[in-house]
Amino acid sequence: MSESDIRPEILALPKVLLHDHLDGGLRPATIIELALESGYDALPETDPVALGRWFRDAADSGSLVRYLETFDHSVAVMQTAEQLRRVASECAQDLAADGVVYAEVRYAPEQHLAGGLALEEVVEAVNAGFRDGERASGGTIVVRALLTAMRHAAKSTEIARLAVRYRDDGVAGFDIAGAEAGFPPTRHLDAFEYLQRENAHFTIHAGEAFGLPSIWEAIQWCGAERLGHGVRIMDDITGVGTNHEQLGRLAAYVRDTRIPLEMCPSSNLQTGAAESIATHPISHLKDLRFRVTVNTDNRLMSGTSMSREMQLLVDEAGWSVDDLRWVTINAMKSAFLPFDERLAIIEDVVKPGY
Ligand SMILES: O=c1[nH]cnc2c1ncn2[C@H]1C[C@H](O)[C@@H](CO)O1
Ligand SMILES: [Zn+2]
Repeated sequence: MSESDIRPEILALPKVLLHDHLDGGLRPATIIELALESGYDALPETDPVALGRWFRDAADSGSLVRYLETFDHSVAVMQTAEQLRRVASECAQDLAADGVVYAEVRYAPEQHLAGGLALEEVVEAVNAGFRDGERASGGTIVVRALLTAMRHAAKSTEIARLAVRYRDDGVAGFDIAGAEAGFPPTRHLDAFEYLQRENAHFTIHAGEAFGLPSIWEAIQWCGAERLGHGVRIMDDITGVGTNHEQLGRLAAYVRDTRIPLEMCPSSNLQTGAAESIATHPISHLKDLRFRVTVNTDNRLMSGTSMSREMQLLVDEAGWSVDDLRWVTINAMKSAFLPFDERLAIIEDVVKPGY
């Protein structure tokens, strides 16, 4: 399904997006322009349509590690303040045009230092871009940043400190991302303990390319408030589709304590974490009333948008507009924004739009 096949009634719905990577959502034409300007000559294609197709195909490998290799090209053209500001502004504008009213967009500041920027300069450039994009969209969207630390690297405490430093200036929280197998969340326990002492918010990519131990560590050792993906929580549910379906202790804990699952259906098909939209665990977890949310993950690598993810769930998994409303309110309830601001968006923007 391409962007032109999105039905206007789905496009018009107000949407809330909690899991979207800044470096996974660039416009192909922008990558090409920035590469030309900066002398980056390793792009696999020089035509925007062909480049967009290249990202989708290359990310379609069935392996998270190979999927992540495609980010080399987007990160390469996000190394100056001007590049970061432009990419962030376009991100906010593209989300607003898709009907997104609130978004938390994440990126790893440590990956944007090759041009000589300091970590603070990276954050300030991205923040400036988000503010530009909000203004250019006529104030229809609110964007907050999540600062990601790469799980294979050793900068998580530094990045956690950066997230706290900018908590009142556009940064809503912290995350860890990158290859999951071999890099358990407890590797970054110092960062998570620091954030907890600071009353700061964080989510953890867990239960995507690795199973229950990763989810368990993220929640019970590290204190994650939300789970990035979390699809593999299905491994802790037995007898699915029978009269004897039963939640294990961890799955029950996740549901009982309303831990939000930032689910990304199309991305999971590409990395092999799920087989099809029709059978994606998101629908079953929704029926079991886990706190499910719908997200894009990487719009460029998946050739997707919030509207497209929603339409796929309607067309291929039998979702209703009421289901879309429910996950949208779930997402807004789970945002790392102050309670009164969350409530105002739910009451004044989301509910009137459904
Ligand atoms: O789905 C993902 N799982 C783990 N890591 C991811 C995923 N999507 C993007 N990333 C990584 C690659 C990016 O460079 C980094 C920061 O956005 O986060
Ligand atoms: Zn992600």
